[in-house]
Amino acid sequence: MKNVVLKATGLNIGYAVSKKSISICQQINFELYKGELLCLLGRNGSGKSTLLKTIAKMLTPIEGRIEINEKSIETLAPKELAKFIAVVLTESIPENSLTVYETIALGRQPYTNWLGKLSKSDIDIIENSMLLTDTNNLANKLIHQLSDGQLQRVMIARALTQDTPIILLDEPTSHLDIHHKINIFKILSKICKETEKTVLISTHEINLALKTSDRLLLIDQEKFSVGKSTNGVIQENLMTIFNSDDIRYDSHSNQFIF
Ligand SMILES: Nc1ncnc2c1ncn2[C@@H]1O[C@H](COP(=O)(O)OP(=O)(O)OP(=O)(O)O)[C@@H](O)[C@H]1O
Repeated sequence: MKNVVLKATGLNIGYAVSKKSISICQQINFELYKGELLCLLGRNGSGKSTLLKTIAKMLTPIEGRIEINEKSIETLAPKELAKFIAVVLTESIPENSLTVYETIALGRQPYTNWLGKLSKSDIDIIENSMLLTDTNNLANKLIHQLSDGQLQRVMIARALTQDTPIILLDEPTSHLDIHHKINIFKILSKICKETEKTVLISTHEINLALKTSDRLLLIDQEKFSVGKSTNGVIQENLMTIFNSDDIRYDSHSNQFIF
């Protein structure tokens, strides 16, 4: 039996504009299982960031419920939620004047006392996160001295250091070259296998997502679906969302051909 780490039921996501609710996508239902890598796919403006921010409780759903361990996230205080979900957003660039080590260590904040003093087990978790993300050789560099690819790895290390069962990442490979994109997907895949964390990534890298993810979440104009890329309904939805004169989904090779 699958071990459910998060469940969303009857979600309607969107924004309040001039006191009116504007819905971006409705009837969103899904479960996330322990240790799986999931990719959230959809065209520009389809609602990927909105969904991730709703799961992270940075936005309130218009309707519906998100549960962790059968508890609604509504009832969890920010510090409590930070023990279940770590979030890596593209816009959350860390403090420039900190070193890589200090930045990654910040992931322990939900657990450290008010002085922020690190225990031996905190240090072990930090070192293990640096090992998994290959950031040890960057430890003493300042954040502003990093390349985009190095910074992405540091942000993933910080999320890992938070030691949560779930990690959400919003477009973690934007601005990276193909080698670094593949490297980030490899690292995330390794994290799922070695730590049994559940990793949910929003991405435009559809072929990398098809190749590496356990399941896909597809979001498109008020329509949401979830399943394996070998599932017939998911394949149909992939075609509906992305096929055009320039690009076509080939179910035989399970990839998009340009
Ligand atoms: N603060 C906001 N207030 C109102 N509408 C918003 C707000 N932020 C985003 N939107 C709208 O919500 C819709 C979904 O945006 P979102 O950023 O979730 O899409 P996305 O799938 O992440 O897009 P992209 O692939 O371009 O990053 C868009 O139509 C966007 O204009």
